[in-house]
Amino acid sequence: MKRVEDYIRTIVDFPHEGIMFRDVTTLFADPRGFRMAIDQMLHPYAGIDIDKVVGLEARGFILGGAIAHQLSVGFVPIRKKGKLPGTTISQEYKLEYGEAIVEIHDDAIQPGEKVLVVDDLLATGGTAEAGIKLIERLGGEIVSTAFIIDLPELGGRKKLEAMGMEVHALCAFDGH
Ligand SMILES: O=P(O)(O)OC[C@H]1O[C@H](OP(=O)(O)OP(=O)(O)O)[C@H](O)[C@@H]1O
Ligand SMILES: Nc1ncnc2[nH]cnc12
Repeated sequence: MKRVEDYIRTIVDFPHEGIMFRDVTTLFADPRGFRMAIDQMLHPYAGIDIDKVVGLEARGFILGGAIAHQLSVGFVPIRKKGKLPGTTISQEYKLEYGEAIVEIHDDAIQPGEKVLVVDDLLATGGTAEAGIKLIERLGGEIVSTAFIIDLPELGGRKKLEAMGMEVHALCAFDGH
């Protein structure tokens, strides 16, 4: 039987030379693959109290929406700067080269709400760390973080665990 990682396509040298891009669109496009990924991501949270799912732009929206639907809870997007229409708070984070900013609506999470953070891939952990900071600044309590792919050599899991976060990933790939 195919595993989740078998549905993920690798594109060499995208978007830069030396990067092995782990492309989840092939997983999302396959009905068995997509269902398997959502079911496995949900598995650790049976019986766990979660009020909201937060998805990180862009692929975290696809996973987060499906997971929120299954949990019958609300979905909240964290977006790149300038995309959200209401009043936002912002958080800077480091990219491989340079910096970026992510934002959340300031009324999207209520103090004390229990939040599950979802994205497709954990690399350096910079994006997830910025998202976690935004949620915590609104008073949200992060229950766990869920990814399809971990790239352990880039240190994201260690970074999030050092912040006290629980990290779940369905598979891991070597290299960048
Ligand atoms: O752990 P990090 O080093 O922060 O990298 C992981 C992030 O990088 C990718 O998104 P990307 O920034 O390419 O944005 P996109 O999903 O909008 O294309 C991925 O979907 C994660 O969100
Ligand atoms: N190797 C990789 N594949 C897909 N998305 C990424 N984001 C950061 N590194 C990545």
